[in-house]
Amino acid sequence: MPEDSDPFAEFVRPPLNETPSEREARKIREAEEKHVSDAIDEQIRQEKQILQKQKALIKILLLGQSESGKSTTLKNFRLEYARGEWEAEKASWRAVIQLNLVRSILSILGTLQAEIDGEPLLELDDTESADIPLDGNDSNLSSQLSGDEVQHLQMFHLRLSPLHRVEMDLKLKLGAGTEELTSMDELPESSLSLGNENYPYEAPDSRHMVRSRKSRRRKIQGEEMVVRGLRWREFLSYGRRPGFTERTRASLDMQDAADKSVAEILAGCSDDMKMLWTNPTVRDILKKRRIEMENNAGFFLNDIQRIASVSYLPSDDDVVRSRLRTLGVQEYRIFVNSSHSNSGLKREWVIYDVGGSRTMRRAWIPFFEDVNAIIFPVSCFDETLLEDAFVNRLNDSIGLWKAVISSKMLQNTTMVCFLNKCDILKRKLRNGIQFSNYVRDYGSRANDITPVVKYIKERFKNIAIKYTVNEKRMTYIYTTSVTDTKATATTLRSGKKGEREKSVLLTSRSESTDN
Ligand SMILES: Nc1nc2c(ncn2[C@@H]2O[C@H](COP(=O)(O)OP(=O)(O)OP(=O)(O)O)[C@@H](O)[C@H]2O)c(=O)[nH]1
Ligand SMILES: [Mg+2]
Repeated sequence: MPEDSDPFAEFVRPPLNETPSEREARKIREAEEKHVSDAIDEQIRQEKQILQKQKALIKILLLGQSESGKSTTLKNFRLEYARGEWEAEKASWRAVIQLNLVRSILSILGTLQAEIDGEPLLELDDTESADIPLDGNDSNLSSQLSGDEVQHLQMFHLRLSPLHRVEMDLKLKLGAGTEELTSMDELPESSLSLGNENYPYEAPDSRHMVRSRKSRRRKIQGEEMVVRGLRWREFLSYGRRPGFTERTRASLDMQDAADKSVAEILAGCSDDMKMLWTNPTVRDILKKRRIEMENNAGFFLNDIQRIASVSYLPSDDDVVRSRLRTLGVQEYRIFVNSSHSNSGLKREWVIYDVGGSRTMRRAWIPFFEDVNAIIFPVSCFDETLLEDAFVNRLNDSIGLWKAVISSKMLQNTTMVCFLNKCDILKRKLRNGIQFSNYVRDYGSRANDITPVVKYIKERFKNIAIKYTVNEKRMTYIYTTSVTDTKATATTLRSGKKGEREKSVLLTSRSESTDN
């Protein structure tokens, strides 16, 4: 543009009668001004870059009740997309798996003692829950063990007594955060505020308002362990970095010695543990007391020989199946290939795993902001919450799902519901546990996996349709068993691509429903 036609030209033109020294001074001044201006431009550019990066960052929040499978879902993500970190961390799960095994054995010993002592099942006075199907005969609960059998069982107690010490050592190793959770430790909350909505606390069927047989049984079995945050892993991995003080190194050496001692005691008890688990009388007692160890978190009783060996190193599958309760919120970052290009470009995903028990749910809310997707695992229709034996797990999940779906803060967030632990669901139905005893609306429909899953899916789908305000929000419902890493990898990939065929996909309220 010719200078004359520029309306600003005369305002920026140097004075016509400028002396050489004035010109020099002006140039210096202009250079300084340009320097300041460039610095401001650079700052703006950097801020823009950060903003863009934040926009490019995919935030995923794992929500749901305790034991539903959030951390296990996270493990699947890490196994698939953060293999290096996973491998580096794998060995540190050894103590967790050893503790899972030891606690299973100790819970069996506790059950045997209850039987030897002729302790009746606590639930028997709960006549209201008498319609829960049982394989055994209720009137037959008092101990009918012969003197020889009692002696034999007591021998297990004696021979496996070193495991109490191992349990203590492992808990010590896993940090001060390891603590017992008893069913009334965490007071029930009558409501949970999720942004603008209240968590509609649903009363479960009155028949199941009584402490369920299961929850009481868990009390006999012993409580699970709790590990706070990442402390134990920080200790194990970061503790070995150079620059650590001598004092820390000394304590790590002590820890190594303790690890060795734990492994040796476990190896020494290996045969007895196996004999206990395979003993027909023990199996009969567990059956009579309706304890199915296979359905418990951290089940490793079929792997005793391998896990109780001195040289044991966890496999991928062991880590996925191990149980470590989450307290607080843990953040993980993974890099995922961009699904829409073959450029090899990776996007950063940040995944938040939260503790699911009731008192921890308030800590979820700050993480709702800017979250791209929520993965919400649901599990178990016939159990009550560990922290509140009066609340049926399915009812609790339904209430939570409603609260999450209707939260105004989450209207732009993609919702992914995992109807999880389908393997356990299948086993329970096959073993004759009647779904309709826990979910009355189910009525006289067949007690088979396909109609039961269809029913649960419909319940969650209908809630999503009814309570979604933003009609553009995507909601997916998958059936999963997230301990099956192969199948879960397929689900994660299909979810990443937004494939419809493997899930129920809801895009708007207008989608038809059966109910
Ligand atoms: N059989 C089976 N077990 C599962 C499945 N999903 C999770 N589990 C087991 O259930 C237990 C609990 O799972 P977690 O992932 O720790 O549960 P969570 O939701 O993170 O629980 P909190 O941390 O207490 O909130 C673990 O021992 C898992 O191995 C599944 O699909 N099938
Ligand atoms: Mg967890």
